[in-house]
Amino acid sequence: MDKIAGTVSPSAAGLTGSEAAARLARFGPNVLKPHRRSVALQFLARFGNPLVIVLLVACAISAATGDATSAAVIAVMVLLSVVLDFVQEYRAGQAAEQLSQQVALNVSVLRDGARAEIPAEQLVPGDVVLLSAGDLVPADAQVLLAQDFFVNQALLTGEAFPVERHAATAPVDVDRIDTETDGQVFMGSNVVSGSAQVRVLRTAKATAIGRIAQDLEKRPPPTAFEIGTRRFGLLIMRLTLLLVLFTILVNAMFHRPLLESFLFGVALAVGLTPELLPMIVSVTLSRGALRMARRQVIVKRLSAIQDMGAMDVLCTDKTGTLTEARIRLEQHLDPAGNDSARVLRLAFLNSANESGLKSPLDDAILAHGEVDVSGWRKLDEVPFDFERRRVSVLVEDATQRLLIVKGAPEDVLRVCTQVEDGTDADGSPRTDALDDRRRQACTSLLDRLADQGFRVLAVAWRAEPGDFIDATAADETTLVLAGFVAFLDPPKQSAKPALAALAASGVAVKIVTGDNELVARHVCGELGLAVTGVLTGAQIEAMNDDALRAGVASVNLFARANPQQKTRVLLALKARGHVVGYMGDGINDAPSLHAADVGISVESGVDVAKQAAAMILMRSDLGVLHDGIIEGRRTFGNVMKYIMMATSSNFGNMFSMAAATLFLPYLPMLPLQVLLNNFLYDLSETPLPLDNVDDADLARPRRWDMAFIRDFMATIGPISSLFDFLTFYVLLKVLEAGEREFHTGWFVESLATQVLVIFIIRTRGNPLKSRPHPLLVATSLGIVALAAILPYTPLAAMLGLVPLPPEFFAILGAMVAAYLLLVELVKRWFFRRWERRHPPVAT
Ligand SMILES: Nc1ncnc2c1ncn2[C@@H]1O[C@H](COP(=O)(O)OP(=O)(O)OP(=O)(O)O)[C@@H](O)[C@H]1O
Ligand SMILES: [Mg+2]
Repeated sequence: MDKIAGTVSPSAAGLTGSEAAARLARFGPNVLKPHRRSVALQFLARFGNPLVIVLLVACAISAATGDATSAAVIAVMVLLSVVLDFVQEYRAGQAAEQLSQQVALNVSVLRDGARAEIPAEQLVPGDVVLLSAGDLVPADAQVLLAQDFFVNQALLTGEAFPVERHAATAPVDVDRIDTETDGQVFMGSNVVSGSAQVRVLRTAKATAIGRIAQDLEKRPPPTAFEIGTRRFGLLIMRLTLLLVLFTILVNAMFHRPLLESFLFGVALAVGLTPELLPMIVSVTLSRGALRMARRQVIVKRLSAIQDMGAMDVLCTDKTGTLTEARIRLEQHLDPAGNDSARVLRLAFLNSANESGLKSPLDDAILAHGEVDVSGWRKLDEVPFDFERRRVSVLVEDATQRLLIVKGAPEDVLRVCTQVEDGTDADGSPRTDALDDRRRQACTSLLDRLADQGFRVLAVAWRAEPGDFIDATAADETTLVLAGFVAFLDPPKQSAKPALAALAASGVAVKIVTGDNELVARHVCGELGLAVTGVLTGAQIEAMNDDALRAGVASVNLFARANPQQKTRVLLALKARGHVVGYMGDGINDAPSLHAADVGISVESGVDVAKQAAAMILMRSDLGVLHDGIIEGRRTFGNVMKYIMMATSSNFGNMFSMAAATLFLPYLPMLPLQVLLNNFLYDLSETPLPLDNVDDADLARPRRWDMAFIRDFMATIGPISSLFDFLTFYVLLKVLEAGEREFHTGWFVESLATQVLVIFIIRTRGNPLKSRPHPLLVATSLGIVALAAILPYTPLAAMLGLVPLPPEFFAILGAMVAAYLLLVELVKRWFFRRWERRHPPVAT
């Protein structure tokens, strides 16, 4: 889509580069987001984490009570894990930041007397900015020159209809903000039509929107995934609290040393907390974003990747997303269906003179070829909007002044009362009343054209008196229908296979278009998409939200939908429990892009659409959509592995630990050992974001499911505990272990089972057939080996570990093998039962 920029010739000189740099230093960058903290501060902020604080308190208490070893070990562990976590997350953040820079908003400004494209972030007060239809207003500014310049200020005023803004006539008071006054435009609005030259008054936080909102990019409602992680966190927190209170109570009852019991409780809490979760999430997401960038998909909002994996319905508009948007004008017909050069000339006059965002239809008319419009002059226009679906221009030549209206046939015919019927000898049109018979004839002509796949616009006009100068939408009445222009808009090469791939992956595609039903049906036919039901904008309008929610399920084609209706369809689908994506490129798609779980736009889309979208396709190949979905499911899969580990094996271990305090005469493990155990376990899991995900897990939409996590926890967790108790028995009765042997034995066993079970849990299928990432294998085996040799190293004394008899290792090996086997068997049973009870729903 071309923007007509520069229609307003530069008059004001812009700033010089050096002046702009000086002002940038003084006013700061033009962003609403609070500026990122320095690296050092970001690092220090980690120590504000409650878990870290608890550990530091434990460290301080140990030190104060003379237990220097414990204090030192805790301190080292805290530091190591904070550093590890920080480095990974920081790198992930940097990578994501760099990617989103690629789609940062650019603006045209005058600098050093010439036109330049600069990032909107670098705008400073005093800059002269050139605006045209489709642009976002990048800062608060005074209008210097304007030509049919209409802006939508809905974000600021809630007013949905565009308002016209003229050049300011009086000097503007920089400190007074009034969005109602003419002569000014405000950050966060967008240009609907026309063009203007404006001078920046205020940037960043000083703007009207900056004062009311901390963040212009309205924080989208939390995604299903975010809600899921939050609920998961709460579940774990409750369990932790219960378990810790229980152990402290038991220890108090048995009159055990208070300090040690407290430290033990702390260690348990630390062991239970899935502290790696934020790191695992951000690293998987940023890796996903990088992989998608390689396929030319830029992710602006990282969490959208997960939504993409969970998405089961994709709504999309038609032109430019499913079709090439390289539209050709094929026919220009009078109302009787005969070829007419006059219709083409009128359409051309309208397209050439309208200053809104050029639609591909206008481009096609202008590209059609030689039309002589010399001698015509534009006087005014009524810009296009998606409610009227018409655009009018007021033009004149030496003999006449005409309001030429072009738009969707239904919407133009409605305001016509007459129809052209041939021409007189002098070439002027004869007109006749548009009676029922003639209307009927027009409708059947239109149906015939639509059936053949033609998109059609109607062209009409009205003669105006010589003093008529100010046209408004109210003047679009009693028009004379001149005829129709018909276009072909072939579907994208990549669209058909892409839609098939989406369907095969469990994503239903629905078309939500502003275009006519018959034309949309034709495109569906060409794309191999069977239409299962249709709703038109008028029908949607007549339904309340409940009716719409019931109605959208079987419908996959929504025609003649305006922007609000598009959004209502989307919200109705969301209300049915679907995770809904929306793909579109126009101003009319922006609200839906914002309301969707994943908004997807394309490089060629308008700024407003790109701003509202969470993801941008840099290449017009729809195949990458499917890649993105798979990427989303992969990140989800790896995060889920961590969660399943945390809730089953890890939780089982901590549970046995608490239970053991009931019958052991001493603590089951020293607090220090519990902490070390947990730290080593965490280390073994750090490569999880790299892990491969089974194809079976990539085949369906994946979404957060608390019931699944709870059931999985309740099934696998107890097996871990069962084996822990078996270990206790073997240690105490078979090996007749003392306190230190018991600690050591259990330290090694619990770490081995807890770490190695990842190879079972990471796949729903046979672990031998699903290949883990080599690094995950290395860390897991390495950590288990380390745990086994720790008791023989010089560190052993410090950690309270003692060498174990060789029989222990024989028994340990057998127990670990039996444990893994049992978990595998129970896992298979669990998934068989789960899938029987929760069959994948058809979309
Ligand atoms: N420049 C224009 N001049 C006249 N009429 C227009 C123009 N642009 C759009 N229309 C009319 O408005 C209707 C809706 O616009 P548009 O096709 O852009 O909506 P959409 O929802 O984005 O549809 P699509 O799925 O085709 O992208 C068009 O079908 C056409 O009839
Ligand atoms: Mg469109």
